[in-house]
Amino acid sequence: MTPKAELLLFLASRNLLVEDIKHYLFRGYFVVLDRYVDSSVAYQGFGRGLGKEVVEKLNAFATDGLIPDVTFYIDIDVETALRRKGELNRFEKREFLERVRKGYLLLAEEHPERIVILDGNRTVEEIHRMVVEEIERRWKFDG
Ligand SMILES: Nc1ncnc2c1ncn2[C@@H]1O[C@H](COP(=O)(O)OP(=O)(O)O)[C@@H](O)[C@H]1O
Ligand SMILES: Cc1cn([C@H]2C[C@H](O)[C@@H](COP(=O)(O)OP(=O)(O)O)O2)c(=O)[nH]c1=O
Repeated sequence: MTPKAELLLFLASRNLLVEDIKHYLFRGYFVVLDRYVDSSVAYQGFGRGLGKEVVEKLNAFATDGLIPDVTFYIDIDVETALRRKGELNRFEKREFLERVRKGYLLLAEEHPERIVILDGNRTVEEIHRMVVEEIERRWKFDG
């Protein structure tokens, strides 16, 4: 596998997924995703060193520019993340993850209105509450 092939495979997969996402958005659904364009910038752009700009351009091509209203980035130091994970996959090498984390943090700094950073040292319950509060702050629900 090369970094470019890896990026293109993630983007091909995302391009197919975006068709489904649009289908639901047009019908008024809220769509929740676990990972989207920011992961490609962080992992392939920063982690694999392909560069932020080229990944952002190809992301836009693959998604027709569809961007989430809000993105939650749960931040944790690499040491703690590796300890929690136990078994690791090909993306989970220490130095690589340090670059990935820097990428996410830079994106969050660049898009403070869209990307909400949550502290992954808090408990699952606390993080859940923060996500709910942020969503309620942004959208008014009837029921
Ligand atoms: N806030 C948290 N506090 C403690 N442990 C957590 C927290 N969030 C996740 N974990 C644990 O960390 C591990 C990896 O979390 P997960 O959300 O599955 O990460 P990923 O989606 O990156 O694989 C799991 O064992 C999970 O139970
Ligand atoms: C979406 C995406 C994921 N990844 C990586 C991050 C993950 O380590 C791996 C699998 O992602 P994922 O299937 O979301 O699994 P998990 O959240 O359980 O780790 O793929 C990229 O490198 N680029 C991408 O664009």
